[in-house]
Amino acid sequence: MSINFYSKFFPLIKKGVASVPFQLRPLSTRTDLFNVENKSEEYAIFRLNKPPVNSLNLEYLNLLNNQLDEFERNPKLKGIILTSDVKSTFSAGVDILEMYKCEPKRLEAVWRAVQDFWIKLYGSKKIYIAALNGHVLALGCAIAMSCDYRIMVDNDKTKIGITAVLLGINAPSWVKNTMINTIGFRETEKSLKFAKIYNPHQALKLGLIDEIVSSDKLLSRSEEVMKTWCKIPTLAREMTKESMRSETLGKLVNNREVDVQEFITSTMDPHLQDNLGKYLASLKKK
Ligand SMILES: CCCCC/C=C\CCCC/C=C/C(=O)SCCNC(=O)CCNC(=O)[C@H](O)C(C)(C)COP(=O)(O)OP(=O)(O)OC[C@H]1O[C@@H](n2cnc3c(N)ncnc32)[C@H](O)[C@@H]1OP(=O)(O)O
Repeated sequence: MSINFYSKFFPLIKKGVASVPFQLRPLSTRTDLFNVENKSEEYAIFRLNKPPVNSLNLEYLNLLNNQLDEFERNPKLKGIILTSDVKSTFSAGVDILEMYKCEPKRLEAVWRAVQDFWIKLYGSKKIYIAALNGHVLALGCAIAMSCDYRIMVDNDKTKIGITAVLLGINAPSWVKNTMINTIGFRETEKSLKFAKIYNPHQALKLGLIDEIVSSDKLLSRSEEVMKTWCKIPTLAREMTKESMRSETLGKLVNNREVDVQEFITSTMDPHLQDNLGKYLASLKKK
């Protein structure tokens, strides 16, 4: 069985790796919008930092996609802890302003960047631990589910889930599949059909997250788990991850154009645009 999982799905990236010799990265990378801290040669902490809610617009998605490529190019790096520096929110998903009164060309670029992000994250052979410091909504929830393990803060007010259906959106099949692979078919059906939002204890019971810890222990516990997992034989871990995920991944990789067209058509629908306008206004009114 091939273990070159990432390269299989990203031939251009493979080409890049082949033509650009690996260079040692600086100890940490800081931009205004995220922060990467290399804790050791083996793992890093990747903190999103786009207040107020780490919403994902095109420019941010492109930036994050480049960083995922950067991680992938580092052969010594085994794992990444994905978290947020924004108080009380991990991610509120796609920036709704990208979807409301949008130009089709821009919307297409946004959706391709969303697809890229999911493919890179779900298809990565590295270990990804989501350290969920706050709300985890919509695409934010799909991102968390695409990690290998989820640890969430013990705060009853913190929400996790996908409420697309309330706005008239049928979640894309790769989001559904990611959720099915996390909590099973029946719970996914209920969750998406009835726009369920969970607090951490409900999410734990469902298997949507794996652990709850107090906020002061979120990173230390995530690092503890990461260190344990870094000791697992790398090749076998990577091969296992590939064999568990390749079927789901392939369904989007081989179907990207249809997924793009479905997203554009449904988002441009006047009824959905109307709903989005009202939803945005309700968020602003709070
Ligand atoms: C449009 C919904 C589609 C759902 C589709 C779901 C699944 C399909 C998956 C694939 C497609 C993915 C699409 C998406 O991800 S669309 C994004 C959907 N996200 C949400 O519905 C979350 C909305 N936000 C909230 O519920 C709350 O903001 C919160 C995250 C719980 C945080 O609450 P709080 O701390 O009280 O902050 P505020 O609500 O006051 O928000 C602060 C400001 O941020 C603006 N905001 C919030 N979320 C977004 C967003 N996603 N995009 C753009 N802007 C956002 C909010 O309006 C406030 O702005 P203001 O400071 O100017 O008033």
